[in-house]
Amino acid sequence: MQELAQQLSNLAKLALYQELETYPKPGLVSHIDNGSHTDMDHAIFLRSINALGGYFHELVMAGINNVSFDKLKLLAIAAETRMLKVTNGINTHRGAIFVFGLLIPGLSYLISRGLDSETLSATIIKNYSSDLLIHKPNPASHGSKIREQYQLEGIIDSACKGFPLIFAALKELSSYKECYTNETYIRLKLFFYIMQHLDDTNLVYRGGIDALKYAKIEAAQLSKIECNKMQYDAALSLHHDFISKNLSPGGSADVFAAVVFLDMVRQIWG
Ligand SMILES: CC(C)(COP(=O)(O)OP(=O)(O)OC[C@H]1O[C@@H](n2cnc3c(N)ncnc32)[C@H](O[C@H]2O[C@H](COP(=O)(O)OP(=O)(O)OP(=O)(O)O)[C@@H](O)[C@H]2O)[C@@H]1O)[C@@H](O)C(=O)NCCC(=O)NCCS
Ligand SMILES: Nc1ncnc2[nH]cnc12
Repeated sequence: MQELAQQLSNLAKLALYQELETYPKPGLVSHIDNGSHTDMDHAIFLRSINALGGYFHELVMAGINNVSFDKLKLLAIAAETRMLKVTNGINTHRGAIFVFGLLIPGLSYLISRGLDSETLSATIIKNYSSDLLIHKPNPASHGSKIREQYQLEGIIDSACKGFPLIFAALKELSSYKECYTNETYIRLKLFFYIMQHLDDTNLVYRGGIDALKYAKIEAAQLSKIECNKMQYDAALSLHHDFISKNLSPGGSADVFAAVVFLDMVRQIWG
């Protein structure tokens, strides 16, 4: 079981790393530039990813032992504290800590019992939705304020439903892989699919509800481009546009990493 923990933890870190290295994602940090961020850079993200390895390992063991939601919450809060320590207080992966905090225990619960990992979404609903329904985030968080103001579906609501967008995006990714071979093209297409469908509170916090609408329209257009070069050029132009408007879809980045993770898991465990 320690081997499973090591494998899944490594894949989770790799997925976060692949998200970071995918370029050009609009307004986001990568190995090329800091996007719309003045307080984060590539090195901070690498430190944050490394600091999360132990958490991912703990999550696998937690799923194997089917621990309670309250215990998962304590692991996530401790991981967030470690993240904030290595980033000097910057929120690099709060969304990822939450999303992986449910996906990994759900997965290790299934894999360790020889059950079908295709039932992950249903397992998350079965194991955690009653606790998620009464889980209260910090009312002063950016996300909480935005959700209340605009009545948007948030990260907890989507977890309650078993992360439907993550599994829809995973299906999309399979179809892209059947049709296309260029890795950058496939990753950007996946990113824009997610951005088109996610109510990303980071975008609303920085640019109001119109920024979210604008981002979704742009993403829908980019996701339709069939030519590698044209897609890359349009993505680069949107990246610069987001920088000029100080926009950043941080939530989409975390969801993207989760889909990349599940895709790698699927290649190993089916
Ligand atoms: C439930 C919690 C995750 C709290 O959520 P809440 O929304 O209330 O808190 P926020 O502080 O707003 O953080 C939520 C982060 O989630 C990402 N996100 C946003 N929208 C979505 C979405 N629709 N679906 C999925 N994920 C979403 C987003 O994180 C990413 O962006 C961050 C970079 O943001 P940045 O632009 O820097 O923004 P800020 O730092 O906020 O401010 P400025 O710089 O703009 O000034 C980066 O971190 C990405 O990760 C949101 O930031 C949760 O905290 C909670 O309850 N935790 C309990 C423990 C737990 O996790 N348990 C899990 C297992 S039980
Ligand atoms: N690459 C990235 N840039 C900015 N915020 C993020 N949150 C998660 N990944 C991110």
